[in-house]
Amino acid sequence: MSDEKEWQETKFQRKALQVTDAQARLMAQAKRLEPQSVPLMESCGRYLAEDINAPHPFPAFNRSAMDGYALIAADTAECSGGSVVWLEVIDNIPCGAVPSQVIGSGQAARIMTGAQVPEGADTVIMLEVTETRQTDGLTYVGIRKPQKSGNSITPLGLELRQGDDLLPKGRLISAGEIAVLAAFGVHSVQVYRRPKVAIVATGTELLEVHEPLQPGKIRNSNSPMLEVLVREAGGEPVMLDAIVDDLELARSRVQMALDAYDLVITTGGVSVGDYDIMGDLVREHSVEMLFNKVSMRPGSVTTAALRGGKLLLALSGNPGACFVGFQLFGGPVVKEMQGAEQPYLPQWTARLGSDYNKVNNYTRFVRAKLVIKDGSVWAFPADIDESSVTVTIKDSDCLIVVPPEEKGLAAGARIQVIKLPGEIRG
Ligand SMILES: Nc1nc2c(c(=O)[nH]1)N[C@H]1C(S)=C(S)[C@@H](COP(=O)(O)OP(=O)(O)OC[C@H]3O[C@@H](n4cnc5c(N)ncnc54)[C@H](O)[C@@H]3O)O[C@H]1N2
Ligand code: MOO
Ligand SMILES: [Mg+2]
Repeated sequence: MSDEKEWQETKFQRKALQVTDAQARLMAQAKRLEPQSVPLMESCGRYLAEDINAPHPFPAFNRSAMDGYALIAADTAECSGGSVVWLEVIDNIPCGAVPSQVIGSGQAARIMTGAQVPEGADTVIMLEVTETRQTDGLTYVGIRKPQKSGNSITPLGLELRQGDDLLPKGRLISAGEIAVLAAFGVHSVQVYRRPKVAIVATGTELLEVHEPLQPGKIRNSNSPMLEVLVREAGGEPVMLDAIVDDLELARSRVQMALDAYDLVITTGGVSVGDYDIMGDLVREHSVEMLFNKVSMRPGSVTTAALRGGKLLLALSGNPGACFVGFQLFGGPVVKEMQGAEQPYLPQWTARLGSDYNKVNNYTRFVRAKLVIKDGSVWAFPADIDESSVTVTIKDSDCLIVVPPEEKGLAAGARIQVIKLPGEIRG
């Protein structure tokens, strides 16, 4: 067989991998980037690069939960049936102060919420149920009911003991993580570097966003969409100019981008057409192709390759397929490079909102709206979810996973959905 003929045949004979196999093949090559130290507030939205253990107990001292008096519970055993026990107030402890006295029997300290409970005291009584009197220049607090030991005291180490696990490596940092890091004085946080992700659109038909429409041309909407998706996944998008369908140009642009950046994502030209240059490029010897067909719809043409240890993810040009391809492959890779605990999107069980009758040999990922109704999560498939459709991407909260063996699904069926990032539109 001539080289040209063989080349043409391999173009059409593609082996479709199952989605999970293709994901595994890609993720195995996703290198975690190096850790870097950032100031606390810059760590938000990043992934932790170290396990963090509590450097001290929390709280670090026995803490009053009320404004009141710290005393010894046993001293109040006598008060019942209206009799009042009077205790001498020997200290006044505002928040931030260190108690100066040890509480002995018959004594109490006035104490505020958040202040350190003095030694000797084992309970705090709230101000509202006490009375005070002055006698011979001394202050006494009167108590009418027996108190229980431990009341209104948050003991040292209640939340965490010194050395307890606080945050695991790979945890996405958001408000709660920031709060504990701040509480433990971690002002400089080790996180993984964000990958620089070059985005290249291919297509002679592409106009820039600001350009007026011209016959036969379309505006490049995939690049801006990918820019947002990369940022949402924690990467730093690097927007390169779109290129026309020219194999040499694509080769040099992709090589430059792979040399300069951590990951390259392209869109368009991955099918078998005459101008599908990315499909041709990944079959060249200069790159190691990982896969060029996946058993999914949309996005069956999703392609990945490796060159010099760097990954190239070539997504379809069809906007729906580009979007789904990114959610199943691009997002997870970008997160994996940042050391994410959970690089994949979460999968939920839901009920199907309306009948879905399309059948296919491939698993379908159907754009859908989520609605919470009667305590259940319902997913309503988009009216048009073809690979080439752009407008329903904006209305989608999830992707319904329709396995290939399904012969159509009736409204109410239990289904699996992949929750897309962001809020549910409602
Ligand atoms: N003979 C076959 N033809 C096709 C097959 C096949 O198996 N055999 N697969 C079809 C499937 S499935 C898909 S999906 C598409 C994939 O196409 P490509 O990834 O090669 O993308 P293009 O051909 O470049 O463009 C497809 C479509 O998308 C528009 N496009 C491209 N880039 C952008 C962009 N940046 N922003 C917005 N829209 C874009 C482009 O104009 C085309 O309309 O192939 C099928 N064909
Ligand atoms: O690859 Mo196409 O997106 O399957 O529809
Ligand atoms: Mg094409």
